[in-house]
Amino acid sequence: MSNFSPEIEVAIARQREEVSRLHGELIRWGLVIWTGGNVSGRVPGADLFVIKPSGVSYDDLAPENMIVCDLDGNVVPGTPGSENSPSSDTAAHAYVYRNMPEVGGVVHTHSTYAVAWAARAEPIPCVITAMADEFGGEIPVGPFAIIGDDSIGRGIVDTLRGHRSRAVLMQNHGPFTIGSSAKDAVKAAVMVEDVARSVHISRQLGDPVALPQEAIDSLFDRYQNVYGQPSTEVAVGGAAGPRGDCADDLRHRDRRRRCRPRRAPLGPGDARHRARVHPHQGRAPRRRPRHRPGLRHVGVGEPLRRPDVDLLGGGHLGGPAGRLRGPPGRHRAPLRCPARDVPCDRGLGDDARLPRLRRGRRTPGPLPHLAEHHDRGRGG
Ligand SMILES: O=C(CO)[C@@H](O)[C@@H](O)COP(=O)(O)O
Repeated sequence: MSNFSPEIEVAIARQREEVSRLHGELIRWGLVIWTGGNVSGRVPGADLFVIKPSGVSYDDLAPENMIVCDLDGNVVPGTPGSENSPSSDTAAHAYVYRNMPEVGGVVHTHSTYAVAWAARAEPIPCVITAMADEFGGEIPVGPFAIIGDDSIGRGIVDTLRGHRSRAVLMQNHGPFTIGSSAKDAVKAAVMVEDVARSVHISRQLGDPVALPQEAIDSLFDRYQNVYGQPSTEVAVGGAAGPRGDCADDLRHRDRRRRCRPRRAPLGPGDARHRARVHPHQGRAPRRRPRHRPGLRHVGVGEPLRRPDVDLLGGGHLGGPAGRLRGPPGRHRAPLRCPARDVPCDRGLGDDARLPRLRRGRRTPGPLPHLAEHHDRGRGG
């Protein structure tokens, strides 16, 4: 039985919930297949992190089977889930946590386009503003490293230390990302796949044009420090430091976001409210998506791809992959797309991960799976 203080027990329980939930985000955004990929989160206030069990179906992941490890990557005996083997990338995650104290989360995926760039050992050039925003420049390549010891972790740290990017393409393998929290690292994993795809497609059409460095700097600064809503989340990680390498950026970014005063909600006397109130209705107009006959409304961030697929007939995620050792008979319901609570069927191509919007009818406001992102500004 572990003997942590009540505060640490609470912090561990929170990380179990968060890390377990975030694995569902890898499925939702189409970043992993079968049991590939992994997410971990540092336990604030303790030399511990939480990571998934190795080779287990995403359908079966749950807070109680996440695994608590120390920063050497050893499983803490007597903790729930400790009867199972931790992710095969545990040593890499542990190495990052030991050597980059401001990192609160680490993610690894085999997302298609990022892996294609990793196979060529070619950095993704910064040719779109989304890269400048999120990564502050190119996405670097780390060395080829065989799993099983500190070499992957060392490659991640040696590449990202002193680099703005929160993502590294480990040669011949795939992306690893870091963040101020596990959620921030998952966001970096989502965005690295998105920009890898965009730049790849651009290269099929011609020669992409590089962004000027001063534009990259200004875009990165704006996005890291102004974009989104003031965050009230307490940042995981060390004290604030000057801008510079990724570690400092992680700290700096969270400090700036944390210190920004929250804007008071709109009220009748507020100029912003007046600007938004419709003259005839006395209240802010409902923003409805503009539908053109014959065109499907595409949600923010949703790829313009093949016609939507109907998820209702979809199958289920995962499959007879590794099974957890533990109390018999325990099986979680298959993962469901949060927006419409339908089975997410991986076999239906990229669009399968996003539910079809009913033509002409949608609850107002951003798509449910994006609302949480908007509410919190940038992933925190
Ligand atoms: O890429 C690797 C190892 O580096 C895969 O095995 C990884 O995606 C999934 O492994 P785990 O299930 O986390 O042990």
